[in-house]
Amino acid sequence: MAAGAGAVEVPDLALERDSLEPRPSGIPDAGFGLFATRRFRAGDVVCVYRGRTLTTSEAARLDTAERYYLMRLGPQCYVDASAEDSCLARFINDARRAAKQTCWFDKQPDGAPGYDEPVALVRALRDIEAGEELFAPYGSWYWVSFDRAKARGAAGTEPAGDGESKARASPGPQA
Ligand SMILES: C[S@@+](CC[C@H](N)C(=O)[O-])C[C@H]1O[C@@H](n2cnc3c(N)ncnc32)[C@H](O)[C@@H]1O
Repeated sequence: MAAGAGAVEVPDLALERDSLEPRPSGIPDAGFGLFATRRFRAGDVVCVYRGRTLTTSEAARLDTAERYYLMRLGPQCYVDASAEDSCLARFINDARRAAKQTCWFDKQPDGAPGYDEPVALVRALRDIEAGEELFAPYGSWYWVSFDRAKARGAAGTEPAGDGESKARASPGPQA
């Protein structure tokens, strides 16, 4: 992290709310996105992706619609932010072009400062100005599943395979 005097390594919820705002994304048809309301520096922890922790088999049992905010942190470790209304990180979209990404998910399956449970720290890839929309790569698994489901016009039609691969083929940030 680019630390300065008084810099906060991992922001608490109040600081997240003071620094970020969900509003309609600049990507057409992408729903909401997350926007910076202050400047961040490269390496800063912008916010924290957190929620209910699930194993692979628990994640695989979710319906596709329930996987919207599901993120894989590692083997046997998923985080579902769908019921975590205070989790602003879940509004981050994927620009799908490396040059347009502003952040990355720094996955911490063993927890992070201030968090005993698995989380992903959203870190700034570069300096981010107030007003910019945040984007982070979800990983190729996500988009393979997303594009297949879109082409079929149906949700929840991924082949089961083993539990791990079924859960990985879910429409949540996989990275
Ligand atoms: C984790 S949510 C991100 C927040 C979401 N936009 C919302 O309104 O809650 C993931 C969903 O955002 C949308 N999304 C993210 N990046 C996108 C992109 N580049 N193009 C289109 N939709 C995108 C897709 O609907 C995806 O399933």
